[in-house]
Amino acid sequence: MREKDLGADLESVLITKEEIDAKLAELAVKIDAEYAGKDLLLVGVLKGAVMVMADLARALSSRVTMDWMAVSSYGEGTQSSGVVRILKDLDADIKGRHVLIVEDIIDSGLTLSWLLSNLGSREPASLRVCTLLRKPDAAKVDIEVEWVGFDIPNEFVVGYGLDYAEKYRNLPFVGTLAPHVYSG
Ligand SMILES: O=P(O)(O)OC[C@H]1O[C@H](OP(=O)(O)OP(=O)(O)O)[C@H](O)[C@@H]1O
Ligand code: HPA
Repeated sequence: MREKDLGADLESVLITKEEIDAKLAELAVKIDAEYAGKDLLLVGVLKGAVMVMADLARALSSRVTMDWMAVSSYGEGTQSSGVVRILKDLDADIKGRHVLIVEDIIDSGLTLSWLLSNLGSREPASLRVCTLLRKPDAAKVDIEVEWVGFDIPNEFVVGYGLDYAEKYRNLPFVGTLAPHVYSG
């Protein structure tokens, strides 16, 4: 799906595909250095993190394994419900392992805060976070995040894995939607 196909739904492109690629390459160098000589388990948070996980994993030179967790707190709207549900748990036991949570976005921070406490209780050797996007002005909880791609304004964004009512995930860039999309 290209930008022109969705022209009427989009208001702006916030971060281009080229900017995302360059940022993930930069983050991959830092993550490789941090985990040199260690086995790293990447934990992708479905569904939004699919694109980040796929591109970050390929940018890394380290040998990694991947697992997935599906949680949901947004439903079909644009506000976090604050109630996190596990839709799919990890396949792997993470006790004693170096775990890096890979997220598409930290918005209120409620999902990640819950995930950190849930995964932290499983006694990993280390537990860190890499997110493509973060909205500092939307934070409802204070979370330490090691690797952040872009801090963005407090606006609802779509694309590169992020959806509105399950749509727009396959856009190759991050953008905002025109108001008429929300009002139907
Ligand atoms: O910081 P927060 O306000 O908690 O928001 C961030 C979370 O919201 C999105 O997931 P969502 O629940 O929409 O599910 P999805 O990834 O399947 O779209 C996103 O992928 C994060 O996991
Ligand atoms: O801005 C957003 N867009 C899409 N999904 C989201 N989940 C949290 N914040 C967002």
